[in-house]
Amino acid sequence: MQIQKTSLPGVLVLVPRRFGDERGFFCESWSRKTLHDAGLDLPEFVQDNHSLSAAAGTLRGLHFQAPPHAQGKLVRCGRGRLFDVAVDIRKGSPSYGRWTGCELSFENGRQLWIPPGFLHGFVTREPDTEILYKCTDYYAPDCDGAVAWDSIGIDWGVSGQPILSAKDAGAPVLNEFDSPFTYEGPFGYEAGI
Ligand SMILES: Cc1cn([C@H]2C[C@H](O)[C@@H](COP(=O)(O)OP(=O)(O)O[C@H]3O[C@H](C)C(=O)[C@H](O)[C@H]3O)O2)c(=O)[nH]c1=O
Repeated sequence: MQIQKTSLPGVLVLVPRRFGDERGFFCESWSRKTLHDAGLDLPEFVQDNHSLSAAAGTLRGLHFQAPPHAQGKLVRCGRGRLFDVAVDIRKGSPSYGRWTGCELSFENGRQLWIPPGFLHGFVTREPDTEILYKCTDYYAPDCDGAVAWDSIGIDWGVSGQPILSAKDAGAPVLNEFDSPFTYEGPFGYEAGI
């Protein structure tokens, strides 16, 4: 398992080992023990999500769930290719409003860990792209929120208007958004990475 820091403190790239042979490959996509042995103890995951986006240029985000149902997410791409983005929205954080992105694909096997207190979104770079992600809390529609994808200066790598849901097309811009999250200091797990 490779664990890499990103430009955004708390957000990590994980790359599980693939065992290739003439049939293809085998990979343990998630193992609490493997991460613990590598010095990384993430919160417990309680729900797995899976979505398919038929068209390239489909953008889902930027989403969050507010406390008491804030979600950490461990994201990977099961088919196709996407650009995954996290944004720190913890009030008082030294990196408030800053973003980081990473291309996740079936080919590269990368995963992105996005802690609670961060927005999550992605744009697909191929048709029929599937995303799978583990969440640290259950879906809580009353706590569901969004911030406009184009209000943070993210370089999504798309030309023109992406495909958006009505919810995402109508999300508030970051400057008019009152975040429900407050910075509580650095994440403990960063020290061991
Ligand atoms: C998120 C979620 C949704 N749903 C239902 C609610 C809707 O009827 C339908 C589609 O939901 P939504 O349009 O919010 O799906 P996405 O636009 O893919 O949103 C997700 O994509 C971004 C990138 C995320 O990180 C979040 O997990 C989530 O916000 O699935 C559920 O039943 N359970 C769930 O956990």
